[in-house]
Amino acid sequence: CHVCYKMADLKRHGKREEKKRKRKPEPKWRQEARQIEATVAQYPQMAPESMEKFTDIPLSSKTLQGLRKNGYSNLTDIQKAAIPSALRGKDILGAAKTGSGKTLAFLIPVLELLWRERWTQMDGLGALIISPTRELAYQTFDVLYKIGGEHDFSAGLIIGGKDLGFERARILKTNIIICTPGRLLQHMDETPNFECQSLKILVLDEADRILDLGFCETMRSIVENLPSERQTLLFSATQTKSVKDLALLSLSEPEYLSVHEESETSTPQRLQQSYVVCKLEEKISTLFSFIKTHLLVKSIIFLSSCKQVRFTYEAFRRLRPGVPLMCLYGRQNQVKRVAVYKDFCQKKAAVLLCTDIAARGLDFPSVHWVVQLDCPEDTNTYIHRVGRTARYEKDGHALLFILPSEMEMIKELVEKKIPIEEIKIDPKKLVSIQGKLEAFCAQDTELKQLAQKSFIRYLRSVHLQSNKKVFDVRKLPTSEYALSLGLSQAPRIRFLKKDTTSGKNWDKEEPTDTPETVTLESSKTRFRMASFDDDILTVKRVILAGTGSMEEEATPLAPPNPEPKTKTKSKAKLVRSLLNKKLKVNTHVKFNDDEDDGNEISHELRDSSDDDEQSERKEEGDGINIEEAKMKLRAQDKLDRRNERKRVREAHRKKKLKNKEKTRNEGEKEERIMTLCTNEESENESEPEECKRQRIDSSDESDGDNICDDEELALHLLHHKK
Ligand SMILES: Nc1ncnc2c1ncn2[C@@H]1O[C@H](COP(=O)(O)OP(=O)(O)OP(=O)(O)O)[C@@H](O)[C@H]1O
Repeated sequence: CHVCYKMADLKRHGKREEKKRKRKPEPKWRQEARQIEATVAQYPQMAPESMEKFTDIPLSSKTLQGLRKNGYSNLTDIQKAAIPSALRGKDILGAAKTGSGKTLAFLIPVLELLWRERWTQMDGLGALIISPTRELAYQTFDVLYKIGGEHDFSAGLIIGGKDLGFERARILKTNIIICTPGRLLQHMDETPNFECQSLKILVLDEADRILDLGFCETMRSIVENLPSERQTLLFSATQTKSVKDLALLSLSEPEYLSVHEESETSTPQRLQQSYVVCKLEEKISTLFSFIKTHLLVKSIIFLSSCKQVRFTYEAFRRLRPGVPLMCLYGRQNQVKRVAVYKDFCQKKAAVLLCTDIAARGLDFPSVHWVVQLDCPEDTNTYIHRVGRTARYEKDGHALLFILPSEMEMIKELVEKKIPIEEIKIDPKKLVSIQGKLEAFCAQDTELKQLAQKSFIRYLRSVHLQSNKKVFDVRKLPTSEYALSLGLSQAPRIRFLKKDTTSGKNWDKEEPTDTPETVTLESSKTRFRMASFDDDILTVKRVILAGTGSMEEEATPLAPPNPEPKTKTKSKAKLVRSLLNKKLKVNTHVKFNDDEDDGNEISHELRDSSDDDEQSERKEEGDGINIEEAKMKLRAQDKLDRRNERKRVREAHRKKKLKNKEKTRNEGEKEERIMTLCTNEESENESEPEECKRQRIDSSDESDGDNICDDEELALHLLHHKK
């Protein structure tokens, strides 16, 4: 029948269609849509307790492939806790110890979210990851590049120090931006068409740092440009819970995931931590001794300021410790910063001197030692610094140098569940580098200036610390510290003089700290001189303060008749004295890095005599000759004293001449008054007022004293008129 015919027709048609389908593969987009659907359907069943591997989490095959390729298979605690919640779209405050894998804990949800949304280049910015430092942003970008390689998203690194135009051209096509706050805001302000309204997820790595005072205002402006409908993830080893900090992010019912809160310690289990009580003036030599005895390992040394890092690096470089030395600090130029970062990553044994820019997040492989030469500002900074070692199931050691006046910090560390033990340094292994630093400073003006700046910046950093229980700049032995850096005199510390909050004069309180009274004998430490050519420290001779065994060491370095400290020199006076010394003024001192040099110190200028240059060149070739450098230093002192005497004599002579001239002028003035008085009537009539004024004015040109004379004269005349 007609109906049966139709049914048979339909059947035939259906079979034909099925055959066709079997022959033609399903389009990619449809496969992906089915995969997304199936993956998302598993989200409600995720149970962190039963998860051990990445494959236990419903993730895209692209992400799993990226993880497998890079050797990631087992989940860490924070990954177990954070990834499922983040996949479900929750806002998260994630806290876990340093080196415990927080980076993957936020990168995986970022990739998965954009994958779920089937994000393409045309969709613009989908994810924003903010890091406090360029190095950390760079590192995160590197990890994203590795594990996200199978996805088709575009990612961009937006950090300072690069051409803004270069970034501008790419930023508009970028799906995932990894950036530092300042640079991002700059693009938000200056890049036309930079649009963030499509953003789906915001991540703050080292969130407590990004939300603290330093970045707070920048973050506020950034967040104003972001859509309020978004997911937000915050991670740090020292997470903030402060409602005030978090308010600006307007989180929606955030989950606080602190996986190590119950742990006995707040630092990694396999980290051995110790501290050594060390006098300020012994720090630099002790550090050098430490480096000399750890030549085959990788160490990171933290100092308070860029200037200290630069000085220590330059000084140690000249001492050739026998291990590659590197330095990393904020004011270094960007190319150099990246080069140092990469170089240190690759080295098996090296020493990296750095500021706190390297304290957070950086994952240098196989760091054996973290040394904190300067006390961290707080326990959180301590935790991040030591976290550069003992990362992800590795061992590590941390050593904190602490001044006797900073012992309160140890108490605070213990309260924060940080297991730390005191150790003593074997005095036999200590070597003094003070003599060598003095010699370097004597022959190298740039190094001397660096030492001065380093000295000032250290004191300033202590002065600015808010924890006054730990940091008290007044307790520091400044003169001894200056000597230990190779300086014969402690530079002037203006910011302390200006500090009137206490109402006390610090200089008066600490008379022993004035440079005039300091000699090398003031250092009571029994340091040893050692040959640095040997791998193991070999004691050659002992300097005992005050024994006279090395007389030249004990010679006072300060000039015998220094000017009183309170006497300030005017600029003109300074220039005059420089000219007297026949020094080259306005010498341009050039450093490698693009750093501001501050104004605290008047530049001491190099005597550019040929002899000096020759001997310097000779020393460069043969290594440093301490005796010769000291002789040079003494000769320079002598010359300075002679010039000073000459200057004083000259000043006396000028003063005498001036006095003589004054008495002569007074005589002349009397005469002039007499003349004016007698001609008073006639002059008043014949000469207009203007001319009279002119005559008085014209005398102004002669010199300053005459102004007074003329005033006197005018008064006299008025008096006479009456
Ligand atoms: N699941 C994992 N399996 C193996 N290695 C991992 C895993 N997760 C992370 N790692 C490795 O552990 C190291 C530390 O990871 P990461 O840098 O993410 O730590 P972090 O918690 O962010 O540390 P910090 O608090 O210092 O920033 C890295 O070298 C990383 O490759």
